[in-house]
Amino acid sequence: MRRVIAQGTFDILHPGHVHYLSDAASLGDELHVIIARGENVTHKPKPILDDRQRRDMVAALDVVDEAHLGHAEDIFVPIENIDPDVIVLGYDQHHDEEGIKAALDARGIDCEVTRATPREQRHDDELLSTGRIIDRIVERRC
Ligand SMILES: Cc1cc2nc3c(=O)[nH]c(=O)nc-3n(C[C@H](O)[C@H](O)[C@H](O)COP(=O)(O)O)c2cc1C
Ligand SMILES: Nc1ncnc2c1ncn2[C@@H]1O[C@H](COP(=O)(O)OP(=O)(O)OP(=O)(O)O)[C@@H](O)[C@H]1O
Repeated sequence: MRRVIAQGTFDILHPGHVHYLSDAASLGDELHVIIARGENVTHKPKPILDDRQRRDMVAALDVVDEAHLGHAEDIFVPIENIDPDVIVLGYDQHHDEEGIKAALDARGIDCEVTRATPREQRHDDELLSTGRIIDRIVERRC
């Protein structure tokens, strides 16, 4: 049984998220997704939807076996509990593969770190970014 971890904010789901999670799922037998806590999202505007709603929506996707709310202080705690064979970073995530691998080694966690592919737009006007969906809502409804 090869366990895979994917992670992210997943605020307002779109086809790019489904692509990332499907890509990650294809690398193993069981996909676990860690949902970032709103309090830890500091590199962009805070999510619109709360932690539990984002976790529940990801858990409802077919490709996902389990969705876990992230740890508030130590991102390596859920990883230790899940004990994955591979962690898949999103194609555009700011985390650096080597840095995460070194931190995992330091904690005695033996797993690969790899990166997913991007999903290209399939039709004009397809929105593959939560930020762009929010911009569109503001433009059309405010
Ligand atoms: C391997 C890994 C594990 C993570 N675990 C957690 C966690 O337990 N709790 C949390 O709040 N954020 C966690 N994060 C952080 C977020 O998932 C994510 O990096 C960031 O906050 C949002 O990224 P996004 O812009 O791609 O959605 C983790 C990140 C990585 C790379
Ligand atoms: N178009 C896409 N193709 C592949 N993966 C994607 C795509 N969009 C998002 N992802 C992945 O989904 C995960 C969660 O993404 P996140 O919640 O930051 O959504 P986002 O739409 O990129 O957000 P924002 O637009 O606010 O930056 C990340 O790993 C990201 O790389």
